[in-house]
Amino acid sequence: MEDQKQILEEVFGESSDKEGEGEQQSGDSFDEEQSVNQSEKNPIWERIEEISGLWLYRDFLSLERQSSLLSAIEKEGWFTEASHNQAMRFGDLPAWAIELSESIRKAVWFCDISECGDSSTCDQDKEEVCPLPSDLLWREPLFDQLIVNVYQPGEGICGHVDLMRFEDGIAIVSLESACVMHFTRVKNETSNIGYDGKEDTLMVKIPVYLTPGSLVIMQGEARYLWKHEINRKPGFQIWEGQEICQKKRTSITLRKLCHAKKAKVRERKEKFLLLLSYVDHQSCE
Ligand SMILES: O=C(O)CCC(=O)C(=O)O
Ligand SMILES: [Fe+2]
Repeated sequence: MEDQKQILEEVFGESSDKEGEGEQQSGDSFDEEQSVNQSEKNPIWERIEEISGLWLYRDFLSLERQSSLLSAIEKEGWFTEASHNQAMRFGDLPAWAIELSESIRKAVWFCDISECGDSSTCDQDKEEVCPLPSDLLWREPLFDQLIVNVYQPGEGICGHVDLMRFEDGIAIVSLESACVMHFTRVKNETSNIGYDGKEDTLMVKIPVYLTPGSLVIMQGEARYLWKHEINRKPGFQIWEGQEICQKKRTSITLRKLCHAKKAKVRERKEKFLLLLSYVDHQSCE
């Protein structure tokens, strides 16, 4: 445990247990104090049992952190026109997104400790044990592609598996309106059965309730063998028997480009690639 504490301090700096030493953090930037949600030291991750590799951390972001993120996004000026509802960025991410990535890394790392207790006996690379295996958790950068989606009430995203040009280990942070994301198994290309060999599981929709400030990690089966979708048409956003009252929803998706594609992108674009486009959310059928 001592070793782990030392590694933690090397990676993330000294723990902020030393409250009351008179050090005041100031300014409207993402300072350390602000970024440390109380639960960050003891994150409560939920493993979605039906889907291997799907993890949810409901209280990932404090209310303050959620509003700071929304202001940072607003300051980017990506959504000044009503017709803009999606922004993508590749390569070097804005400071707030890098900070968010590091918070994700930290939350996963703390999960390792709380789940395992003793790192010498714990197989951290099992999908059932922690949200990201160590090869993904310690890659650099953790993420180099960002999408911010803004959905008006009634808008969602059709069922899809994220493109193969992205590595395993995808994070989604939810802001503003809560919603239900549904997961369905990917169909095997040659037959009408799911990858688990069962036909009936194709029909099964697993609902996951995404509250503002929550973090989802998709890894392994959840990333490759399940489609995810958000249908915000009337009648689809039901949680615990109640229709969710919809407001505007913002989400931040963080991914890492696969190496070859990354090189290609770098070739084509010298530094940043910022795409601003209007996406017809949920016009898939
Ligand atoms: O908005 C979301 O929560 C999901 C976004 C998503 O699935 C994507 O950008 O690929
Ligand atoms: Fe996606």
